[in-house]
Amino acid sequence: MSFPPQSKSKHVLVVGGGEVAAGRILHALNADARVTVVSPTSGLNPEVSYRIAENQVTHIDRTFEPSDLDNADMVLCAIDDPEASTQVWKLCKERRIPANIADVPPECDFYFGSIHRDGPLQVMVSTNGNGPRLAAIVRRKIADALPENMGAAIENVGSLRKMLRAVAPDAKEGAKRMKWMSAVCEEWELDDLVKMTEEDMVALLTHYAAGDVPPLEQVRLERMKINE
Ligand SMILES: C[C@@]1(CC(=O)O)C2=NC(=C\c3[nH]c(c(CCC(=O)O)c3CC(=O)O)Cc3[nH]c(c(CC(=O)O)c3CCC(=O)O)/C=C3\N/C(=C\2)[C@@H](CCC(=O)O)[C@]3(C)CC(=O)O)/[C@H]1CCC(=O)O
Ligand SMILES: NC(=O)c1ccc[n+]([C@@H]2O[C@H](COP(=O)([O-])OP(=O)(O)OC[C@H]3O[C@@H](n4cnc5c(N)ncnc54)[C@H](O)[C@@H]3O)[C@@H](O)[C@H]2O)c1
Repeated sequence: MSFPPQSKSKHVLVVGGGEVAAGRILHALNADARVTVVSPTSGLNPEVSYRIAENQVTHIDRTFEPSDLDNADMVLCAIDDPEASTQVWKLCKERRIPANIADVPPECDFYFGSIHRDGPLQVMVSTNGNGPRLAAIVRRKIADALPENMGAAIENVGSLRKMLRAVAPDAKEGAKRMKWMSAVCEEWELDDLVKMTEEDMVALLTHYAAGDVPPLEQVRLERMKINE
């Protein structure tokens, strides 16, 4: 699940190719959407031009036309022309396509938030329209407070959880699996979760049956003994 909501494999139409569109495109690509940008080449921001050159998005080199909405699952409009953007909004409503017209709250089915991403970690800050600049400030404070490599730690936990479900697939063991996995996350330092290798995971999983969670150093000592 990513932001914008439910955009995996969906077709997102971005109207405009300026600085704000560049941010919208990044969020849509991060959410695994297929993205089409309609905007004259003359007005493209360098980041948008780069994504077009790299074939990350499809480009239509002209101003918006109603037919651009054919096959669009979601529309993100960021143009410097209020009348044209209101027209985009009205057409989207006629066709029941969810839309965000940047900076025009009455013409938004959903708002963007200020987003911090680190690998699989996603933190979205919303002020519900009250102060977007403050949303960015709060986002930066949260990001600064997070340990470095938080995303890497989360990726490792994801791998461990997958391996645990392979080792103990029984649906009846759900409560035990959850309790043990929570204990690993609570009892280990984040740093250890980052450092955890696949071999460490295999060794740690041998403790699952008994339900204990030894510290990483102990897991490594046990591994060395087995390898001797
Ligand atoms: C969070 C962020 C996400 C993004 O866009 O990606 C975002 N705006 C950002 C920046 C920003 N926007 C504006 C400024 C100038 C300073 C200021 O006004 O504060 C700055 C600051 C800057 O540029 O640094 C101007 C502005 N924005 C809106 C209005 C209209 C109004 O309020 O009525 C006006 C006034 C226009 C005018 O005065 O004419 C409206 C919206 N902007 C939203 C999102 C939605 C509410 C989200 C929320 O409150 O949580 C909402 C409702 C609709 C939407 O656009 O989705 C992104 C920060 C990204 C980041 O850096 O992390
Ligand atoms: N929510 C936010 O974060 C935020 C922040 C700043 C500005 N804005 C608003 O977003 C809008 C865009 O800002 P920007 O800085 O990206 O502007 P910009 O001038 O950099 O870009 C505008 C883009 O729209 C294109 N364009 C204009 N008319 C078009 C049309 N009819 N069809 C297709 N493309 C068209 C231009 O070619 C250009 O690529 C403005 O309305 C601005 O007020 C929003």
